[in-house]
Amino acid sequence: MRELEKLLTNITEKNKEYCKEGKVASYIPALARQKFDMLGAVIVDLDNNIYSAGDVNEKFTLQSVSKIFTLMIAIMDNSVEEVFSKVGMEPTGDPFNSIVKLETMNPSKPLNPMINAGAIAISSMIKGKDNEERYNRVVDFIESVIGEPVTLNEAVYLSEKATGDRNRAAAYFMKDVGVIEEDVEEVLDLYFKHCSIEVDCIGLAKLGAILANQGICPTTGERVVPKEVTQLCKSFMITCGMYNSSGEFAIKVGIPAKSGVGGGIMAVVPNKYGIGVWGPALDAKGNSIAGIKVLEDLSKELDLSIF
Ligand SMILES: NC(=O)CC[C@H](N)C(=O)O
Repeated sequence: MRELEKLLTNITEKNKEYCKEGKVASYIPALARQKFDMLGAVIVDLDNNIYSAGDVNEKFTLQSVSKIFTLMIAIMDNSVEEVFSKVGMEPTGDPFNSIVKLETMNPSKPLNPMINAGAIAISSMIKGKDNEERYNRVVDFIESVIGEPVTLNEAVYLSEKATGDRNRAAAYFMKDVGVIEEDVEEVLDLYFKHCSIEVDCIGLAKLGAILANQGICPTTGERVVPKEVTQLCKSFMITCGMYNSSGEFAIKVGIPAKSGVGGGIMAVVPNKYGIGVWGPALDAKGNSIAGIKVLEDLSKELDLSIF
């Protein structure tokens, strides 16, 4: 077995026991049906070599990892200036779904595009003649990198749409203060949908690899996003990608990463690797409990911290 795959397998097997210490997300009822004791990890290097370990063929919803791709698209559709006239660039120290700082910010805007409120505002800036076209643009972007079709997890999408009242509250507030200019329910629908796109660990690692490769897709050799946009995304991943665990994660792992409550973490080692990890059992802050352990060990073993 190749050395890197052997290491990844050992690390994944060793950390699987941490799944027991976490819980699958249940505030989106359909996510509560996931099995908790699953763990997969994939590394893709810039020559498109794939190293896999554990449950790598299982599909899971992107959830908040999708916030990176919608941010990229919104910036490419508008401009950095326009996007950040509506959304801030600072970490919050609050949970991902918190709305507490929305009203107190002056001017009133969500603190960053990685928290739910910020990502909903970002969704409102994706261009398209209707929601179907906007959603398809997000899907096309992801498929062009992964190289195969992705599907919507309809049950998760409908479940969040039916229960996502805190996100709804944030969105209506943002409409009132002019951060969102579009129809609120349409914007939320797009947000719930892009959170419910399904990938596996291999797809997640390939998506990370475009960030590691400064915007060029290692599979096709094509530039999919400008270098500056990937730099901006990686900065957000380090400062806010793991929500109110971002500081600890930066210290212990030191790799830009974005988590989602589906259990996925997309990590990026600049100029080296895209990494996709999935373990649906989450810690109290909504990050994959065993997934973090895998990244911590990988970073130590391979000296991957960017700092
Ligand atoms: N942290 C997450 O993955 C949150 C995404 C989820 N769709 C929500 O809005 O709550």
